[in-house]
Amino acid sequence: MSRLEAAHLYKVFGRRPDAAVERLRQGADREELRADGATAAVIDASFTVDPGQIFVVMGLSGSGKSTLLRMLNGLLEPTAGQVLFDGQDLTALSPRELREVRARKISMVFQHFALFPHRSVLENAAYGLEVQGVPRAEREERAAEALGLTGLAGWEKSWPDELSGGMQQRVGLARALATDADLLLMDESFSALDPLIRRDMQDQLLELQSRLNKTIVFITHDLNEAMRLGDRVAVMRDGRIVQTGSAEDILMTPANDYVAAFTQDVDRSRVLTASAVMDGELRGNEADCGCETAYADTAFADLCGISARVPHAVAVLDKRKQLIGVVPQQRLVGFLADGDEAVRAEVPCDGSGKAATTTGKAVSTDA
Ligand SMILES: Nc1ncnc2c1ncn2[C@@H]1O[C@H](COP(=O)(O)OP(=O)(O)OP(=O)(O)O)[C@@H](O)[C@H]1O
Repeated sequence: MSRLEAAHLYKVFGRRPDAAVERLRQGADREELRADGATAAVIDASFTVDPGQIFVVMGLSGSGKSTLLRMLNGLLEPTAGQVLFDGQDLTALSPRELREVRARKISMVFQHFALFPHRSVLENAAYGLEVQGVPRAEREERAAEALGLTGLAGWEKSWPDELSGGMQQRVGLARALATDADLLLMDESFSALDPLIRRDMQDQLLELQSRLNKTIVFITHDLNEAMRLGDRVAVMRDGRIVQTGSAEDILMTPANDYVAAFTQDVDRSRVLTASAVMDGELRGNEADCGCETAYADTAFADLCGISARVPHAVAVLDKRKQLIGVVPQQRLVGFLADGDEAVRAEVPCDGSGKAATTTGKAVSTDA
């Protein structure tokens, strides 16, 4: 069972929201509704998030990400549709039941840290537990543990303004982790940080996630961040989810021109793995000679390294060490340049200045 499911969620602000949803169902668009004084913030959003997954919602400002997130934790009531958390319909709970679920099972990490300036780092990290009514000694112990997880051991007695932005965000993360909530909702949590610190926090989140296995919904407007963090990524535009898939799916098979335009600036070398780059129809004897090989999940950068060391196309193996495809060096270069799936044939130059391109078959990959 999925941990979290959004089923045909709509949120309309302004006049006659129910009538607006009906019109949207019948094909009206956002602009038509706006003319009538209604704002369709989220339109027919459906997705599932499995336990232990990082699900990223990516979109430009105003695309509806925050509204969607606030419906997921029950802070905003959907105009239509359901939010199922462990099979329980949040939209059907009483306000008291909802508060209980929010306090115990769901944690939020915001963009602007939301720390209390007159509380110590430890007290800030313990805040979620305080709301739950956990006794002081226990909450301080759990908060100190969470601070340790986020690399802040030793800072417990400091004040928030003594910490850098990245450290303050770690306190926010520790606060979310201290509650033992299964579901973390992260709203642009790293967007206010400098690029280097931001990357550091992304690494740290991935590392923590590999140990803690939370279910995370992460909102961002940065596609590189989305691709880096997301097991699955939903791309939003004008209130609608226009594509959901793995980072590779979105990069390799964008659903429309809008997504394709977005992905142009993505650093492909950080996203692609051998399975996306290989040609599955080209199989030779590349795995038989004892040279280094790659696996389906070998990262692009590592694949380049292997390719530089072997004198022929790189063999890609599955977990049972069976050959599932090969990656000719030219193909690597092509993917880095423009993501072009076509294999540029390794044929003698004809002096025309144009690369010969095949349709993907019959390219010699022999050494
Ligand atoms: N309380 C509200 N009342 C009226 N309109 C709202 C309200 N909250 C959001 N909206 C509108 O809904 C649309 C989606 O807003 P939302 O904040 O969800 O987008 P976003 O993708 O999170 O943007 P950002 O990244 O700038 O926060 C916007 O047009 C916004 O103006």
